[in-house]
Amino acid sequence: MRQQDLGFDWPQASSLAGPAPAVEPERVVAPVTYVPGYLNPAQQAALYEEAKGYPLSSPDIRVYGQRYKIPRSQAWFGDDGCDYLFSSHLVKALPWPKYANKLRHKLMRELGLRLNGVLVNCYADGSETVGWHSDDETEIAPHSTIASVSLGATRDFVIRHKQTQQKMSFALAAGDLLLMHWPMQQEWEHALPKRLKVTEPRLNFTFRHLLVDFHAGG
Ligand SMILES: O=C(O)CCC(=O)C(=O)O
Ligand SMILES: [Fe+2]
Repeated sequence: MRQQDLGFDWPQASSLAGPAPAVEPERVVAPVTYVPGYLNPAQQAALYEEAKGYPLSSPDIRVYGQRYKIPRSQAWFGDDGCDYLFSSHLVKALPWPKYANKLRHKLMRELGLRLNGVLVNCYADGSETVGWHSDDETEIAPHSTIASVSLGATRDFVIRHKQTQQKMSFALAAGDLLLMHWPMQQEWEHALPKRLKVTEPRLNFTFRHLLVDFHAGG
């Protein structure tokens, strides 16, 4: 049967050809909330001063059988029963310092979160980093939110979707808060890349909700 026999003219293939319609790849919405300037300068100063007395250390990690010091220093504070196994070290929770605890209670009160530990990271300058990872340890309470507060130098915090590799970057400045909601750790990774022009230290506090006594008795 010829086309005309159907009673109307079919477009020819050549007239269908043209520029492909511009279809944007679907963007995934990252489950984060960015709150610039969450801490005022006086609050930042009190916490920064306090942190000068924290017992920060750089534990070893093993990569393919080799030992390396992590390229930053850290301390873990938390409630009793909130020991934390990360980078294959079981770290005992140190008692809460005054201002870190005040900030924890401010976050809990204002955001309706439950938080029982904080990992403090110190990056002495832009050569210190954290590589791609998710905060998906099994002792982190399912569906909980991680609250990250930054002090000192501004650094880029980059997130990357595990499947699509879609990336977003946040220039986290002193006093900024970034909330990572469920399922951020399941679906995305994050990193703090090197920024060699940065010469000042940065501190970051990630407040977490751990399952209490997860590592007890074992
Ligand atoms: O320093 C930061 O902003 C991120 C720290 C981090 O990812 C972590 O402690 O798990
Ligand atoms: Fe992290």
